Amino acid sequence: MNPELWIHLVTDPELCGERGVVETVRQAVAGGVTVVQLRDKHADDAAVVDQLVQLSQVIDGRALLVVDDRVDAAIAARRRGAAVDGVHLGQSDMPVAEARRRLGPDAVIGLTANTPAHLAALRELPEGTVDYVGVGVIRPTSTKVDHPPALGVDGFGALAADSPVPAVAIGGIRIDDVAPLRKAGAAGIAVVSAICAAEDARSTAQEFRRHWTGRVAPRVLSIAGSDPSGGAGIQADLKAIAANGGYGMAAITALTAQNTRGVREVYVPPAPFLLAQLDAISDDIHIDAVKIGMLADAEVIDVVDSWLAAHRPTTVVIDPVMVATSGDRLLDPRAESALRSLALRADLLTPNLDELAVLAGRALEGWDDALRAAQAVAAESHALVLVKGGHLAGPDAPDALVDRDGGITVFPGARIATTSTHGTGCSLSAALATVRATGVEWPETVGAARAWLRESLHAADSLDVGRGSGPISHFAGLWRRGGLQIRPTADTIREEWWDGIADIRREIDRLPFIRGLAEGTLARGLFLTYLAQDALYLREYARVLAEAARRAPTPVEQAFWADAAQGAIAGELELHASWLTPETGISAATFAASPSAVTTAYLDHLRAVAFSGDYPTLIAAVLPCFWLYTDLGARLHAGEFGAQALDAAHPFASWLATYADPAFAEATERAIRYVTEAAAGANDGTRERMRRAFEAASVHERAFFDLR
Ligand SMILES: Nc1ncnc2c1ncn2[C@@H]1O[C@H](COP(=O)(O)OP(=O)(O)O)[C@@H](O)[C@H]1O
Ligand SMILES: Cc1ncc(COP(=O)(O)O)c(N)n1
Ligand SMILES: [Mg+2]
Repeated sequence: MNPELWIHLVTDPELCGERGVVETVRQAVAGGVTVVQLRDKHADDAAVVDQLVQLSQVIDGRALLVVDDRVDAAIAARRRGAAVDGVHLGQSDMPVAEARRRLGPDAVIGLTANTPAHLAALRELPEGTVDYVGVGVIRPTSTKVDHPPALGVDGFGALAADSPVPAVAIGGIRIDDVAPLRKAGAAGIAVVSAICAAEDARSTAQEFRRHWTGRVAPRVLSIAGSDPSGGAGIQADLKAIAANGGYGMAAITALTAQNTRGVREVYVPPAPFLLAQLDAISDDIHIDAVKIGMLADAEVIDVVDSWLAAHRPTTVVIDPVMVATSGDRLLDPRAESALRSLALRADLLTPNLDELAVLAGRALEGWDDALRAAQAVAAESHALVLVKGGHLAGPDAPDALVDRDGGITVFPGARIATTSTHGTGCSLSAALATVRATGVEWPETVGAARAWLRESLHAADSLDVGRGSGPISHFAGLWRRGGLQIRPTADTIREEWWDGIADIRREIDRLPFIRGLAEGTLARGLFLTYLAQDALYLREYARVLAEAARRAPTPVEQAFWADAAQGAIAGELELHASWLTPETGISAATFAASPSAVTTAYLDHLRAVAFSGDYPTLIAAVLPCFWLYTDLGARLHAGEFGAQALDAAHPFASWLATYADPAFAEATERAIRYVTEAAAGANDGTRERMRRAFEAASVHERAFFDLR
């Protein structure tokens, strides 16, 4: 049965509520939904296309994406690069044959078919026109007005038996209907409200999937070495298995004394003791999948080989660990040929490039050559080979699945900027064994395990474990989705917020005003317009800072904001004094301008948080004016914009100098510290409000600089 059709989420913008469709889909896909059908009866095509583009990114190949009714939107979204797999059509939508013609032979096309007549009509169509039918409703439901009479599980079964294509049950399905529907011949189930309206879409999706597969968690055994620092070996495997929904077990082949910097010693317990561990497990427990990692020497390999001969689980993944990331050997070189013969027992081998070279018995010249070598290894071992590109130089970290017949599926991926890659191979292979054991095809298994690994790599540095190559954050996804709140520190908040406005900062750098300022080519009139608005801004900004001083919780902070307020108003006076001189020829009228719409909008934002918000949000809102100017000042000063910006001959030198002033940089550091410390101590709601106020003020800063 095609697992791709198992669990459909049909979206409903109203039921998704405040969380929104995109976030609901993100959670549901993480929980194991296999098809996402975007259904929005009211949005126009342009909005549907936008949503498809967003959903495609969020799904990232982990589930099929289809759209209800809108064939044209599907095509338009594909043109914008979205991976839209197909459409779901009702009886009165575009005829399926026409949709097939427009979308091509590979598209997934579903059709609602609720009566024997609908199914009979299907037989008149050329084969391959419709991939599945949606049959329902199962129970009365409110998400489809005027739905046909409820079929119940038995009624569904009768129709499904009559269908020439797989039948997916839809309409009012409850969790307890799932297993009976599967028994009644359903190829999958589709739910709307049960997931959209659920508080936790992820665990609800997971629950539906569990009832569908009839499994609570696959039982996965790791046969591998121990890494006491917890990032690789069985410790990594157990975390990876758990993070991917499996029950983990571990038989230890070897003990290493290692940390994030390297392996110090290896102790291999007597081989018969490994056999005792393995027998103890298989005598009692049904094992769904096994992952094999470090095997140390030929004797260990022999034990595993003979145990597998008698107790081979359905899924066997072998990670041919030979050399650790740190360069330390984990397999006796004399055991390499024994490992090659053990490979015959594998469903999947997961060598890194060095290990592939050993398995292939030759040196590799680049990625394409590695794929050819993998084809040879796959042909010889009758196993699939996942070639891992983690050790490639350059900006990409792809993996490629090579099958016995030489077929290659490449999984592209940008390299994640981190040195915390200790145990990535161990973790990936354990995740692969686990996902596969939930009944998923290999290519989808690789997609899902990689998506999990990448999320764990993205969060790796935040674990802050060790001084070498750190471990990945195996439960990053779970933690992020609220299973457990890890309180961010002031430092991580600083990083996150600054990264969060990276796009805004890049846009500011590219503004003609900034470029002209840096190069000294800015039209004088424009600069004066800017100064006039800046003066107006500073006067109000000073009042907002004074309000921060009034509300500050400690005298030190109070003095800081009061100083800043004083600085801002002094700056305003200074602008007048230094530019309203006979030499500049600027008249007082220039500074008598009224605030522009942009200035007013920015000040409104600041006043809104200052006079109706809380203190933490207020100081978050005033921060961009410190931080963005200090950053710009420093980079102009360092010549990053390619100009001698602070050269005395530069027409705006004296003005620019104020922003490269060390005292200003110091004030900015303190402001950042007060804000991020307040954020670290705040509850989630306040912290989020702070972040939004910070981001909004940054957007206003950009608009402020956008003078042409
Ligand atoms: N910096 C990175 N960014 C993204 N993926 C990575 C990175 N480093 C490793 N990977 C991924 O981690 C997995 C392990 O790969 P690799 O490092 O080649 O193997 P090993 O850990 O066994 O030496 C692969 O899926 C690889 O693509
Ligand atoms: C016990 C043990 N097993 C395997 C590895 C390899 O780790 P990686 O996944 O980084 O290749 C390791 N460092 N320690
Ligand atoms: Mg490895």
